[in-house]
Amino acid sequence: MRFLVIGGCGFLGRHIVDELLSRGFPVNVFDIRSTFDDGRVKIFLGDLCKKEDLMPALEGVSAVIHCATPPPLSNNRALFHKVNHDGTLNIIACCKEAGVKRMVLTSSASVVYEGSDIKNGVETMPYASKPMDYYTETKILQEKVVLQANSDDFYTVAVRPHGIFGPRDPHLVPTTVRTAQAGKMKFMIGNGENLVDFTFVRNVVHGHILAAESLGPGSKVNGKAYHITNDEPIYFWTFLSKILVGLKYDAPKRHLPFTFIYFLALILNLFVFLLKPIKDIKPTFTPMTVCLAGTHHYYSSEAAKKDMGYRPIVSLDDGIEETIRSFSHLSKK
Ligand SMILES: NC(=O)C1=CN([C@@H]2O[C@H](COP(=O)(O)OP(=O)(O)OC[C@H]3O[C@@H](n4cnc5c(N)ncnc54)[C@H](OP(=O)(O)O)[C@@H]3O)[C@@H](O)[C@H]2O)C=CC1
Ligand SMILES: CC(C)=CCC[C@@H](C)[C@H]1CC[C@H]2C3=C(CC[C@]12C)[C@@]1(C)CCC(=O)C[C@@H]1CC3
Repeated sequence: MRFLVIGGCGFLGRHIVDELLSRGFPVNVFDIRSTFDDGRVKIFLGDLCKKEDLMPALEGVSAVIHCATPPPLSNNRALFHKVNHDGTLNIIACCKEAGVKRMVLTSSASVVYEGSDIKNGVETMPYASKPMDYYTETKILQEKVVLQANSDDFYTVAVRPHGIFGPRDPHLVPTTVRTAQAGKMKFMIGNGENLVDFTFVRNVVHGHILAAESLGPGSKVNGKAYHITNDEPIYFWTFLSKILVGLKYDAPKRHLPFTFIYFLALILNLFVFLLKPIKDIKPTFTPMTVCLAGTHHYYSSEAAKKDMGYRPIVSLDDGIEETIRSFSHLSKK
């Protein structure tokens, strides 16, 4: 079974490519930029929104894993809609024309999150009626169109990871370090006792490949969404502190009231919106990131265990240790 990994030069995508190769699968990669060179992989460069770019990459492909997205924290509404919604519709149309049989979408557990506590959330929870940012808004649209596309000759499934971390992560660890270096990590938001799922990247990869292998005629996974987690929810600020201390930065010790910081983030968000025509500011503390930092949000992966035999293959502590080692270049000097 030849795979095409759309977004295969990104953080998660590259780990998926590596694992598929190590399991002996032939792999094509499609991405808007190239970040690596491997003789075993054919890399097609282009825009997933353009049929003429995508079709050549689909030749001889049986299964597509679509994990491309604009940067989740970029807040670019037009780009999110173009890539995550319109682009995904293009992928579906191209897959059907090329005779691809299986599609795995990397969705997100955040599609049901709207800033309030979620404890052991299940896949049957409704989509967020008021998504907190444009990224989430378009991940909901994206998951809907992929699952609606499921049919007797084109099988689709959505994998919903949450808080992916690991070597080459461009979002979580680098942003945490930058925030610490800017002196903005001296305080925890809230009481520090909010449980959150952080998922080591190789567990997310394992879930994707299991999902791809489980798709097929009459399969129970066809047309469904599945949470893939480490099954070890951890206090948000304990996780961040492990990363920070591992990289020789001080862990936050004092607390700021969640409601107060959330209110400040709302005001900052308004200023960002008003100043947008003049200057594009990308604050770290948005209403979304403040809620992620101050509320419970962890999810049940029981459905993935039952329907596709998923189990995390790397523990949280081992994943944190490996991540810290891989980011030693970001350690405090
Ligand atoms: N990181 C996380 O914690 C979580 C991520 N996810 C999902 O996982 C998936 C992978 O995320 P992650 O690896 O972190 O993201 P990355 O930004 O690291 O990778 C996404 C890749 O897609 C590429 N891309 C963007 N736009 C296009 C386009 N128009 N055509 C072709 N390629 C494009 C990006 O290129 P470029 O960098 O140049 O834009 C990048 O190489 C995403 O679908 C995301 O929504 C879900 C839950 C949590
Ligand atoms: C409060 C603060 C500045 C913390 C630093 C770490 C954050 C940058 C990460 C903590 C939780 C992460 C997260 C995502 C991005 C990075 C964090 C906000 C996602 C929004 C990435 C895309 C998704 O699909 C959901 C993720 C939720 C957790």
